[in-house]
Amino acid sequence: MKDARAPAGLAFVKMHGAGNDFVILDSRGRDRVTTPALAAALGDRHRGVGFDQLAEILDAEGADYALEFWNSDGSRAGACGNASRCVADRVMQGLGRDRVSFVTERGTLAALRRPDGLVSVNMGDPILDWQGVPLAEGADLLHLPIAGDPAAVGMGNPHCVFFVADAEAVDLPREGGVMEHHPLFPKATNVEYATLTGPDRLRMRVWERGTGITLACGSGACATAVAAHLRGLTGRRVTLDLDGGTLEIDWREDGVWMTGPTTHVFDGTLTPAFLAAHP
Ligand SMILES: N[C@H](CCC[C@H](N)C(=O)O)C(=O)O
Repeated sequence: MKDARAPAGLAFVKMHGAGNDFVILDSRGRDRVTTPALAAALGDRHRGVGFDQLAEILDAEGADYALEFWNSDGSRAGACGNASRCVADRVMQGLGRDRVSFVTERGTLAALRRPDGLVSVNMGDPILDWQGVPLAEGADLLHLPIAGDPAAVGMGNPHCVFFVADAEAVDLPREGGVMEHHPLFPKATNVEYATLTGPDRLRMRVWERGTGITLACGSGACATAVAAHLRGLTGRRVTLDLDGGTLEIDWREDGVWMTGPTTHVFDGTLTPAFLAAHP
């Protein structure tokens, strides 16, 4: 395999999906390059490039490619819906197709470009058992024994969803940071605050595990829509207004589909010196 950390530097792509921003490394045909040190340095908006998640594209058998996700603190994320949409957009363009399949920790997922140009990804079935989320102990997932009566939903990563009267009024930096590390979530959790604003429409703000406040979170939007439906607040098709844009969720027989915009921001190259400093 080719050594991607060779003297010429390392190419990357910066994209965002509804304001959820990503650095994408395309490692098809070569060895994996991401390490926790590289992810954390690259994720730093002053020392590195800055991102909510780093997504690395790898070769896969039986699918078009595989995807691995990292948070800006250097930790791994099992799922990232918006990065999945951004990468699919890029790969579909390269292949001249409007549909791709890719492998994540959740298994093989599908993405497609709709006629209106928006990119959809099937995030798979929601995880609705406490071991799967995971929680530290058995509990009613729709009504966790936590002040504020949140719900827990797994989408390949854990989510804790609060339905509140006014999501704008939530002290997100304080509340999100505390909830991320609530002892009921042994692997910590992403945290969503949602308010019903119309029929099948929600306003959502998010605190991401390993990253903090972001402008959007695709898996969080899926988890929130699933919890809203299971609580009888909405149907299975929900529109969510996030800080960085609008996402459409459709919980179908074959999984939770998430649709929204994708934007290519720039292409760049990491210098050999930067790579050498973060082995
Ligand atoms: N932004 C992502 C989710 C990141 C989740 C990550 N923070 C974790 O540790 O699970 C999304 O669009 O689904």
